[in-house]
Amino acid sequence: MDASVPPSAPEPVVDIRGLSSVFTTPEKRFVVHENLDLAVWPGEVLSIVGGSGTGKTVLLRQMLGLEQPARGKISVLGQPVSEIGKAGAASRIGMLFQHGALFSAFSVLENIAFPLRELKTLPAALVREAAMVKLQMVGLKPEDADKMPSDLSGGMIKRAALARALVMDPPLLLLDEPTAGLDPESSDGFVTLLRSLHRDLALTVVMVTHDLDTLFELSTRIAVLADRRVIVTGPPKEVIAFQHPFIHDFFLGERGQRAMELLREYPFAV
Ligand SMILES: Nc1ncnc2c1ncn2[C@@H]1O[C@H](COP(=O)(O)OP(=O)(O)OP(=O)(O)O)[C@@H](O)[C@H]1O
Repeated sequence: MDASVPPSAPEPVVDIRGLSSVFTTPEKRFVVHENLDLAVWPGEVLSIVGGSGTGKTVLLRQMLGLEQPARGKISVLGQPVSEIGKAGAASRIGMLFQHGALFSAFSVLENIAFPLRELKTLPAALVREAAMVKLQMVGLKPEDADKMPSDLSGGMIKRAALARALVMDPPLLLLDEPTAGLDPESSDGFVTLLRSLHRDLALTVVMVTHDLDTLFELSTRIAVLADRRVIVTGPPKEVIAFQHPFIHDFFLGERGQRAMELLREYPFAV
């Protein structure tokens, strides 16, 4: 029982029940998830951790409707993902992909505006204005608008991709390894930005990360994927205390000292 879930909990933002995911190649049939359950509650930053290949990215893609599970149900904001459709998903769910490259032939502003332009219902001036608001919201400058992706640093690319994910004001944001590939300073800046956007926009966030600093600085709850399902969910301190070989290795092995320092540093996450 996860004590961090309120007893009179509201509707979950994401509700996953009995999920099974299977990939078949000519050589083998590979079961990634089996009877997996997970609920994400409004306003939380839920981080999913798990070993390599445990299906964290697949789970995010299934929440977006980009992949269909073999069995089980996934609802987002009360509606089955299979019924939401591409346009519906874009307005409800923002996704920052791990290798979320920008379109190299488009300027920063054109990249940010892309989901709005795709709607083909809004006047160009309004689209530009909305994209400029998001560009500045992620800490880019107006003069960055006409730059091309090849002119940007890694941190600026992440910020532009985040602005694009948020351009339709989705209530739910999915982040796949948001700080991967960033130097420590850019990573700290990006985490600070994510924390303030989570608060200011009242977002619900689901994040996959291997980075302990990112994990402890942002997560209100952690879900651990192992043995093809979610073996435990809860605030960081509770999850660390759960007996499982993956948790021991991930938090209490070589990285354990750092994990304990971070727990002291970010007591709000406990
Ligand atoms: N389209 C696909 N076809 C076949 N196998 C796939 C497909 N997509 C994912 N897989 C397999 O499913 C497993 C889970 O992949 P996924 O990328 O979700 O893992 P992950 O937990 O995010 O791993 P990592 O931490 O290494 O990024 C992997 O073994 C992967 O090879």
